[in-house]
Amino acid sequence: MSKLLISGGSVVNEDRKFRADVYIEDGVIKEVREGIPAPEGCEVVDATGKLVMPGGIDTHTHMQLPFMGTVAVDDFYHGTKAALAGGTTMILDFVIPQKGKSLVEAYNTWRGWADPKVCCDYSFHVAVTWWSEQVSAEMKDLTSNHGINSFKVFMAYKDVMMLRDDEMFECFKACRQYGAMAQVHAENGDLIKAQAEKMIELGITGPEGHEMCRPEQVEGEATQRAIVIADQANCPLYVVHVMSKTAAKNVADSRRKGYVCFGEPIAAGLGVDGKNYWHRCWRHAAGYVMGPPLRPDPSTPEYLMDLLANGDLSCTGTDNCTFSGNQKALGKDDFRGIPNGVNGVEDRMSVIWEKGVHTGKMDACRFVAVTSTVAAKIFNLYPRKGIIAVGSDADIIVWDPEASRTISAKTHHQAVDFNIFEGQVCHGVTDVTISRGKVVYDRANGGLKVVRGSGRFIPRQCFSQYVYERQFLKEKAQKPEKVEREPYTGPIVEIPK
Ligand SMILES: C[C@@H](CNC(N)=O)C(=O)O
Ligand SMILES: [Zn+2]
Ligand SMILES: [Zn+2]
Ligand SMILES: [Zn+2]
Repeated sequence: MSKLLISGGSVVNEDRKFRADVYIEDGVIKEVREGIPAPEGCEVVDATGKLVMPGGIDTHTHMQLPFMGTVAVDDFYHGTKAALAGGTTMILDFVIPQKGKSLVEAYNTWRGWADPKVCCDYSFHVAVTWWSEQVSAEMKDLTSNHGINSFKVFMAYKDVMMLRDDEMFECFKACRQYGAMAQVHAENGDLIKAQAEKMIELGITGPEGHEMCRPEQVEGEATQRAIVIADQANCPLYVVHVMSKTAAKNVADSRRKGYVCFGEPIAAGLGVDGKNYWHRCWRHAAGYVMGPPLRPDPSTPEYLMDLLANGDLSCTGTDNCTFSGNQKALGKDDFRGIPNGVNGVEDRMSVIWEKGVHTGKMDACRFVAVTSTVAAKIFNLYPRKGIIAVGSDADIIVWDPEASRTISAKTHHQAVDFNIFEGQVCHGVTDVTISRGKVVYDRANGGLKVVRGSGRFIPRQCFSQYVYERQFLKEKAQKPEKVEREPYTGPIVEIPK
């Protein structure tokens, strides 16, 4: 039996911060109170003066994704050990079947990639890149038999992953039927394709063309369209990688109107802006290329952080999908060839602490909510994950709010040779990371101590209470009713034959 005691710290959950020790046996939290004595043979982590928080849950990663002619360089091993070094103890990655291919076969392929490599617990969303009765049947199989409760639809990547509005409506109705969370990549793919061609015709082949062909109104319009289509399907909606003020406003407004809608800003959009696309060094500018793009409006990161702090936006991921400089160079003559994606999985927690807590926009409890607890509730992992409580998994971080670190590709644990936060100094550093009850990272004593393949796939049930309780109440209260009236017997216009 493995025993671990975290002593002397202040436990921070989404609801309160309080002085307590945490005692763990075989990866499960057994006691949370002050003054727990260390039993015989127990490992002790000294958390005096530090914060003891639920490990981060990254809601959005793409480890070793085959994409745009190459493969994301951070695989399930490098990506998850970097996550642990940064205080994230679970990732939610994506199975992305090719258009026309089986979702279940893709799920099995991705399981084969991840299971032997992950160093922390993980789960999957599944992308719906085409539509047919077969797809609906496979969604039912995945939700009933494979622990999947979330599906992502792409409104961008025309001809590759994009669904039309009518297909998206059918998919959202299926998500509602199965009790799944519908996710959307909200950009107008038709406009992107046409406007990108226009950029190339104008001779604009650099990364600046990537943003100019899909300005934030192209993201905002698709976000609003997805919100309406999901509501018409009585389906809760989760908007992934909210990258702009326009899209964020649409999510916030829908929530204020009572829609069951969640917005996910990511570390990149919270930490940097899109001015980098105009950098004179091509390799630097290309390093920031992702979809939807980072926005050149320099007030965007703070705007998104304000909405995250106040609850208009819900939880955070990274969309970690990394390509090194030589891979990005596939698009050196045409930005449409630059593999889309950036880093974030190692730096999300520190970036959000620096920009959110250190600036006074949110307290430590809200930090725990937006980096762990809300994600656990939305994706039906709570209270197994996302809280420090008796019976919960021992995925825990000892956090030093006063320490700071300088982010750099020279020192990060990721495989990618570029870091979009290069040079940023962040308060809020992981001292110790505990995954499945074991110390897997100790900043002051040797760093990472991970075991490849030690993480487990975590299956999730559908009909998350946090999401569907309100959906059911809303449907009951707003059910369309027929008007009982006498049949019409008045005159009718004659239509000439
Ligand atoms: C394909 C995937 C990663 N790439 C990206 N976001 O730029 C996504 O669109 O989320
Ligand atoms: Zn099956
Ligand atoms: Zn996306
Ligand atoms: Zn993504």
